[in-house]
Amino acid sequence: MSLTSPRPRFWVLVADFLDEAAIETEILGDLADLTLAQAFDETALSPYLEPQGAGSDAQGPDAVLLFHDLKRLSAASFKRMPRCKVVVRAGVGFDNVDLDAANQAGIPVCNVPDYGTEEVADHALMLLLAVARRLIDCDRPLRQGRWNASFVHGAPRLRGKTLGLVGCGRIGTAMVLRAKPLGLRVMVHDPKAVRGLDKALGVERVETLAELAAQADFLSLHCPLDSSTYHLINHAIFSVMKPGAILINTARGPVVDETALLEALERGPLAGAGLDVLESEPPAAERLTALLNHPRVIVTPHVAFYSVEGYCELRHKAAHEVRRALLGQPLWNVVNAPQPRSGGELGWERP
Ligand SMILES: NC(=O)C1=CN([C@@H]2O[C@H](COP(=O)(O)OP(=O)(O)OC[C@H]3O[C@@H](n4cnc5c(N)ncnc54)[C@H](O)[C@@H]3O)[C@@H](O)[C@H]2O)C=CC1
Ligand SMILES: O=C(O)C(=O)COP(=O)(O)O
Repeated sequence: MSLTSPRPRFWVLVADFLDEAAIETEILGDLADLTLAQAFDETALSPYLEPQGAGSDAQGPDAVLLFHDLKRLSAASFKRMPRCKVVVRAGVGFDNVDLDAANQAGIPVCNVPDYGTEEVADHALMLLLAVARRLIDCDRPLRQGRWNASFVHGAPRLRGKTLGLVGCGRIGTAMVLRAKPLGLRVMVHDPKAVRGLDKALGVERVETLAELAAQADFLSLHCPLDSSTYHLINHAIFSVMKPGAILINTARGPVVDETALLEALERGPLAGAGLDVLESEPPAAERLTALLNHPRVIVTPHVAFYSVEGYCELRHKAAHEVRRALLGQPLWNVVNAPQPRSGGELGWERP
């Protein structure tokens, strides 16, 4: 750094209900001041976009580090951060960020695509096994003192059954690797998958979701939530599924039409479901009760990604992406196409 042009301190807004930002401070503290913004929505976020500290102007933060708690980051916020160099979503799914608004504002949005791939696949497989093997059916009565082996009756043999994967990216691929040793036949539907991935993985690829749904004994979702996947699993898809099929969703709640799901559980064809994600999180009490009233529905509160190591890796990787942006270095995981903007330079002399 030039002696005549001291580097200004940056300002990073960390939007989450984190108790502390020790990891983020360790990685960014020499460059930036961090503000923790505990906000579920943009109304609550708004005061945090005001000038922070003595001498600061109304240009907003230099970077935003966003976890899952903020439900939406849209044009209203992007317009208030003209000097923002990056928005980093500390997570895989970036469906809570309005990419069009970010593009228009000329702000790159990055995610962290590779911190919890195995954890999510482990969790999806765990849900599948737990529903198929009637874990809750067997466990709940025992806690009430009822020892009765008949609760497992109806559980299917896994070997030879068909697992249908909707989406065969990182997590879908990790599912393939877990499913094959169990003797499951794996079919995938992924319109955007690399041609030949099915051959490399030794799985069958089908062109349409309906075809996959009709053949799957277990259907597991591993696609992102976007305008094309909202309610992808709906009445029409349930209507072609096999009687006794099981649905696993660790992707995003709104990929499934939950009203249709409840009907498919009550009237068939579904025998059960394992859900880590719901249309609304946290769900309304009556919706959760309706789901849990079914003996073969298991719900976990959006935790599939978590492991001690994975969560730590996530926060490190997210903070390092912010650091790269502040230093004007190439970003690793940009998920949008920001329009060029004038005056986007760093504003200080590079070392
Ligand atoms: N429950 C949890 O804790 C977590 C959930 N997730 C969710 O899992 C999703 C998948 O994660 P990754 O596998 O890492 O992402 P990825 O980007 O590696 O793979 C997603 C795959 O879905 C495919 N796809 C897109 N649209 C599709 C459609 N209409 N039908 C079928 N396939 C489609 C894509 O071509 C891609 O191959 C994320 O987008 C995120 O929403 C991710 C991490 C943790
Ligand atoms: O990384 C992801 O996409 C996840 O779903 C992890 O959970 P989150 O969205 O951060 O609550």
